[in-house]
Amino acid sequence: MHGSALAAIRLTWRAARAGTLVTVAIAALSGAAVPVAGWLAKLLIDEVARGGDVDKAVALAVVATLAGTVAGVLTYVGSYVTARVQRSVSLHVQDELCATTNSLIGLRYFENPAFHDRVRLAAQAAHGAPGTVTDFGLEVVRKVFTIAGFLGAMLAIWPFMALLLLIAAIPAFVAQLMIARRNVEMIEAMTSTMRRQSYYQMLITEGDAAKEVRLFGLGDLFRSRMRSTLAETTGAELAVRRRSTITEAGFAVLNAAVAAVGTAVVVVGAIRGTVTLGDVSLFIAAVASLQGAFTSLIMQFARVTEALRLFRHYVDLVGSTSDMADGTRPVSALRKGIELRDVWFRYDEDGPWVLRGVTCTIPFGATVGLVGANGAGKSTLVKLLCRLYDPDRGTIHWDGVDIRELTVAQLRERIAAVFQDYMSYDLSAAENIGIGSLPDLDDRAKIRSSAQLVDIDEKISGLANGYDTLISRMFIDPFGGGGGGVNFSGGQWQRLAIARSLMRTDADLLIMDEPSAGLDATAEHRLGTTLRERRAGRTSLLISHRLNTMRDADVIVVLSGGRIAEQGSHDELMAADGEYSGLFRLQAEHYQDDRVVLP
Ligand SMILES: Nc1ncnc2c1ncn2[C@@H]1O[C@H](COP(=O)(O)OP(=O)(O)OP(=O)(O)O)[C@@H](O)[C@H]1O
Repeated sequence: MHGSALAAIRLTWRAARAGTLVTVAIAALSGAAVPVAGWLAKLLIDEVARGGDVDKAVALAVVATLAGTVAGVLTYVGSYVTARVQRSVSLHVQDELCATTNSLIGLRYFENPAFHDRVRLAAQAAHGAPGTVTDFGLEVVRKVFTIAGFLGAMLAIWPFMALLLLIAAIPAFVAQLMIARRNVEMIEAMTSTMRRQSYYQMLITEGDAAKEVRLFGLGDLFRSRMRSTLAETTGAELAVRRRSTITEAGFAVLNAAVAAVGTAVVVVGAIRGTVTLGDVSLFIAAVASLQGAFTSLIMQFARVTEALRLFRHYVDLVGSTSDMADGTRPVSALRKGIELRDVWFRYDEDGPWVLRGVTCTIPFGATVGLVGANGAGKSTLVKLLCRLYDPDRGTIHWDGVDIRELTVAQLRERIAAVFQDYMSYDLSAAENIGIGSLPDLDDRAKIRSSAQLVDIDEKISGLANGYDTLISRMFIDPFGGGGGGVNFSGGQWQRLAIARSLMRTDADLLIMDEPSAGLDATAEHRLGTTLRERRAGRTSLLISHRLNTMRDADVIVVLSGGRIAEQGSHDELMAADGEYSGLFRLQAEHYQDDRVVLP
């Protein structure tokens, strides 16, 4: 808890030093202004009651008004400065969360629901906690001045009242801490449900699912699920809120009873002439202010404990070690090849093995084709080569060095890949291609030449704003005169993805996972030629279910159930009459037609 509090304070300090200092100063001044106004009011009433000096009474009235005005103005200025500090903290937190997520080397965390719950809790807590802790700190500063200012008056008029107020505050303190604990438990328990609610909402409101939602009539189904998850979280929130309202109302009654006792005692004293009228006014103001100060401090303290319990998720997340250890050895250009030695892999500790002892070589300068049925483990192998996961057993070697020893960023710089589930970015055409090689993001000539290789240059050049056109209907195109951008067809998006990978002209390893799945026959043919040229002198791994694209691979590896079933050249595998030859013949059969005369 102390650690979390310090972390929250440090975070606020790092995010907004000057703002924090100004807020503390304003809090001290506005805290002091309240008792000053109370004392001035007492002096004024006593002056009037004893029929004293008019000038003095007027001066007191003016100063009391001024003190009230200053306190009022400080409240507004204080809330503006506090808002500024909170914005800075939010920015800082958002940035730090993104940096933490970016620093994860692999994909394991992204597939863990508990990680996503924690990210959500961390984001929520980190936005609130620093503000809550600083608010509490400021409230303490303010209230210390208020309490100090009024306590003297109370002790002078009826000291027992101070004890009474303290005793009345103890049960409120305990109850608020219990409410805070329950609230944290509720938030932690509801995070998963809240994420599901956001998911259903996204399915309904965002474009990706809109087609299927309409075709299959899923709108009402998702809407009712959204409503039931929302009802669940709202119900849990309201249950906690109900308890806290009942508790707070109970303590308000207790406070009123204590104040009534105190007022009665002092009023009797005034009637008997043991205290002045000014003392009565000061006493009443002191009781109200001290009760207000205690209640506010207790509530804020409870909010702080609540916020800090949740803030633990942020501290743990930001301070957590990465999912995989980065290597330290620099990566030099590939010279011999890549070797997989008895690689075993599964996604979950208790899940089925996806790769079961894969041993094979991707020789330098060769093109290796990887084929196999759905779920055979082809894409998994690609992810292991890019070190998005590490093998559970066995090793992968880059020119004889275990890739876990290599600096992962350098390793990835040497790989150009098109994943089977490539991304379609809501960015401009130029950016969609250029981000394949960030240093060349502004190199329009290089971007165009990548686009030309996959025959998409003409299409992009013909768009209203050429390469600057936004390829998205989600956002307003900054160059589009207030309208949205354009959308591409599936095959056109795939061409963009291939062009993106081709930006890495210096890559040693070219990986293409189903690069032509969405391409028309002409484009597939031309892509085959382009890739052949690009592959010359380079090492490549090609995955495709269209076996005709594999014919000119130097080696074809057939994966089956996570094991290598067979490997060899096309001719060797056809002669072996095994799984590959069976699949090849099956596909070839569908292309045979007596009317097609082969040259
Ligand atoms: N992120 C994941 N978490 C858990 N299991 C996964 C994950 N990705 C893939 N799998 C499982 O691993 C197995 C191999 O999947 P992989 O994507 O490597 O197959 P593939 O050979 O590329 O198939 P396809 O030809 O359909 O693309 C499948 O049974 C799949 O269910």
